[in-house]
Amino acid sequence: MSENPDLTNERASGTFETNAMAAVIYGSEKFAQRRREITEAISKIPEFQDSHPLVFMSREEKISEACRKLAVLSNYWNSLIDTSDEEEALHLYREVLGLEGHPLALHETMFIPSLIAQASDEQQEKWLGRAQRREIIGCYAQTEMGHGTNLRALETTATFDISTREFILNSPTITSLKWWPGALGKSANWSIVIANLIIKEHNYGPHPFMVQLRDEKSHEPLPGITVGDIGPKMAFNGADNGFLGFKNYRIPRENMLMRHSKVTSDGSYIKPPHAKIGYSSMVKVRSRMAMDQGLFLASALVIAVRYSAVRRQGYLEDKSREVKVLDYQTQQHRLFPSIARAYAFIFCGFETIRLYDQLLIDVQNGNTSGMADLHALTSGLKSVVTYQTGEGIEQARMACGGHGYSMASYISEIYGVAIGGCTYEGENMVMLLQLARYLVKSIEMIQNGKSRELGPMVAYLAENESEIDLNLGPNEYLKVFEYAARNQTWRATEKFQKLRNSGMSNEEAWNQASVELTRASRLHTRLYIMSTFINHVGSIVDQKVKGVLIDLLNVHVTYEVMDIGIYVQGLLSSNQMDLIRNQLYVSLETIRPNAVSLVDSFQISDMQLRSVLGRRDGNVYENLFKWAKSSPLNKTDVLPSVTQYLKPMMEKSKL
Ligand SMILES: CCCCCCCCCCCCCCCC(=O)SCCNC(=O)CCNC(=O)[C@H](O)C(C)(C)COP(=O)(O)OP(=O)(O)OC[C@H]1O[C@@H](n2cnc3c(N)ncnc32)[C@H](O)[C@@H]1OP(=O)(O)O
Ligand SMILES: Cc1cc2nc3c(=O)[nH]c(=O)nc-3n(C[C@H](O)[C@H](O)[C@H](O)COP(=O)(O)OP(=O)(O)OC[C@H]3O[C@@H](n4cnc5c(N)ncnc54)[C@H](O)[C@@H]3O)c2cc1C
Repeated sequence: MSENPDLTNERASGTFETNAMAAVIYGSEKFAQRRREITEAISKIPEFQDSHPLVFMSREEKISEACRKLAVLSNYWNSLIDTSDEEEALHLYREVLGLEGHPLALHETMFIPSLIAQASDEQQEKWLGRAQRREIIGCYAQTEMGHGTNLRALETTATFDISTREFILNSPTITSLKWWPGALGKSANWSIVIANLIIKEHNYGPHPFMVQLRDEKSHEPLPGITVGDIGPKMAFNGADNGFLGFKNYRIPRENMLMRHSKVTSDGSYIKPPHAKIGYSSMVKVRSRMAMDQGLFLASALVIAVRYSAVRRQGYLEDKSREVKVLDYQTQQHRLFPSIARAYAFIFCGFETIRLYDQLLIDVQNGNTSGMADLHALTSGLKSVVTYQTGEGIEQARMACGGHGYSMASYISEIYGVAIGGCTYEGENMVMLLQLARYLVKSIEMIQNGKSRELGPMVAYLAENESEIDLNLGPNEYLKVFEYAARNQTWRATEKFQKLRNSGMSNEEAWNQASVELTRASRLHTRLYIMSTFINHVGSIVDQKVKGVLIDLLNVHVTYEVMDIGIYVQGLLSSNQMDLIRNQLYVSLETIRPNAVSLVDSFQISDMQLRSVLGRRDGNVYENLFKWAKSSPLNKTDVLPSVTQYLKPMMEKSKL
C-alpha cells in the first residue's frame, strides 16, 4: 500500500535531509549509516519479526519470544555488527528485542561493565570472555527487599573464612533477600552480588562478588541458593526481575572482584583508591540514561507527530476539509518542546557516555579525581531526563486522543518502561539530593573565597547577573537560566546553613531544606541540558540542518524559560515575559513544516516502534482495524464466558 499522501506532503515540506540530521543526532555519519545498514539487514531475517503482536502476549510468552530471538541473534551476531562497538550492539538489541526487557539486558548493561570496571586482570581473563561470548548469562544483584537507596544498610553478608579462604554468603532476614535484579528470576546463571564484606567480625561495607547461581548444565539453582521471579510489573514484562537468598553459600576468595579493593589469603583488607569506586556500574548506567531516555521520548514523538499529521479533526478557516490536528497550536505546544528535549537529551547522552569512558580510563590509571563531578552530573541528569521523558510521553499519548489510549499506539508500553528510570539506578529525589550536596559544597567554596577552584560546570554560581538584554538569542536565555539556578542554589544553601546555625543537626537541617535543594538541582541540570544543546548546535556544519536546529533550539529556550517563570521574576519584567511567550508561539509555527522530518530523522524503524499509529507509511485506519481483528478475543464470535455466565444470567432475568 502506498504512503498516506498527508505524510508525503509533510515530508516534501521538510527543509533538510533526514540522513544529514540523523548524522547529527547519532554523533557521526558513519554511525548513522551503520544504524540504517543494521536495520535493513535485520528486516530481511524473518525470524526476527514478532511471531504475534507483543501486546497480546502473556508474560511467559513475552519472555519466551525474547529468548527465541536471542537464540536466533546468536547466529547473526558477528555478521550484523562490529561486536566491539557498544552503540551498534545496543541498536541491534533495540531493533530486535524492543524495549520490554529481555534476559540479556542486564548482562550487557551492568554485568559485563561491572567485570570491566571492577574485576582484576586475572578475573577478567577467567570470566570476561565467557560473558562476552554469552557462554554464561549474568545480572547485577544489589537491591534488597528492605533497601535499595541506602546501600550502607544492605544486609547480605559475605564473611571471610580464613581456614578455607572462602567467603560465606548469607541472607539473614526476609528483608535481606535481593529483590528486583533484572534477569535474576529465571535466566541468569551468574551474578555480580553486592554484599557486606566481613573479616574477623569487622564490616567493611558493600563489595562486589562474582557468584554462580545455577548449574551450567541443568540450570537448576545451586544448593544454598533460593531464587525466583518477583512477578508482573507496571511494564518491562519481557524481563524476569528476581529475588535471591543465600544460606551458607560458599565462594572462593578469588570471586570477590578485586581490581580496587582486595582481600589477601591471610584475611588482610586492602582499601580501594576511592571509597565509592565500587559504585561505578551505577554511574555507567546513569551516564547512558540521557541517551536511552531521549530515545524513549523520541519513539513516543515519532508516533504522536506522524499520527497528528494524518489525523484530521475539526476546522480552521477552510470549512471544506477538516484540518490535521498537528495544525492546532495547542497540539504543537504539546509536542514540539518535547521534540526539542529529545534532541537535547540525546546530545547530553553522547556527552556523558564520553565522560564515563574517559573516567574509566582515568580510574584504571589510578586517577579518581573526576568521580565526584561525573557522579553529581549524572545523578541530576538521570533525574531530570527521566521525569521530563515521562511527562513528554504522557503528553504524546494524550495528543493521540482515544487511539493513544489503545495498546495499538504502543505509547503506554513506552511510558511504563521509561518511567521505570525514575526509580532504577537511584530514586530521582535521592539522586537530586546527591547533586545538591555537590552544589552546596560549591557555594561553600565561594563563601570561603575559593571561587577560582570551582569546576567549569559550577563557575556560574560565583557570577552575578541582574539585567538581561532582551534582544534574546540562545545565550541570553542561558543567562536567564543561570540566574534562576544560581539564585535557587544560594537560597537553598542559605536556608540549610541558617537551620544548621540555629542549632539543628546537620541531617535535620538538610531534611528541612531538601525540597528547596532538589529545586536547585533541577535548575542546575536544566541549565546543563540547555548549554549542551546550544554548544552542539553551534558546532554543526551542514547549514540546512543547523538552520532547523536553531529553530528547534528557539522552541527549547523559550519554552524552558516560560516553564521556570517563577524563578526569574526578579530578573524579567512582565513585558519581557510576554515577549518570550510570543517568541515561543512564533517558534512553534516556524518549526511546523519540519515537524515530521524532525521525528523521521530519529530513524526508528516500524519494527522497533511496534505502533499502528506511528507507522512510517501513515496508513493508520486500515491497520487499526486489522490489528483489532487480530485480538485473541475476536477468535470466536461468542466467548465461552458469555455462554457460561452472561447468557444464563440474562435467561434467568427473563423469568
Ligand atoms: C540492552 C539494551 C537496553 C537499552 C535500553 C535501556 C534500558 C536499560 C535497562 C536497564 C534496566 C534497569 C537497570 C537498573 C539497575 C539498577 O537499578 S541497579 C541498583 C541501582 N541502585 C542505586 O542506584 C542505589 C542508589 N543509591 C546510591 O547510589 C547510594 O547509596 C547513595 C544514594 C549515593 C548514597 O550512598 P552513601 O554510600 O550513603 O553515600 P553518601 O553518604 O550519600 O555520600 C558519601 C559521598 O560519596 C559520594 N558518592 C556517592 N555515590 C558516588 C558515586 N557513584 N561516585 C562518586 N561519588 C559518590 C557522595 O557524593 C558523597 O560525597 P561527599 O559529599 O561526602 O563528598
Ligand atoms: C525496572 C526496575 C529494574 C531494576 N533493576 C535492578 C537491578 O537490575 N539490580 C538491582 O540491584 N536493583 C534493581 N532495581 C532496584 C532499584 O535500583 C531500586 O528500586 C532503586 O534504587 C530505589 O530504591 P528503593 O526501591 O529502595 O526505594 P526507596 O529508597 O525505598 O524509595 C521510597 C521513597 O523514599 C524516598 N527516599 C529514600 N531515601 C531517601 C533519602 N535519603 N532522602 C529523601 N528521600 C528518600 C525516595 O525518594 C522514594 O520517594 C530495579 C528497579 C526497577 C523499578
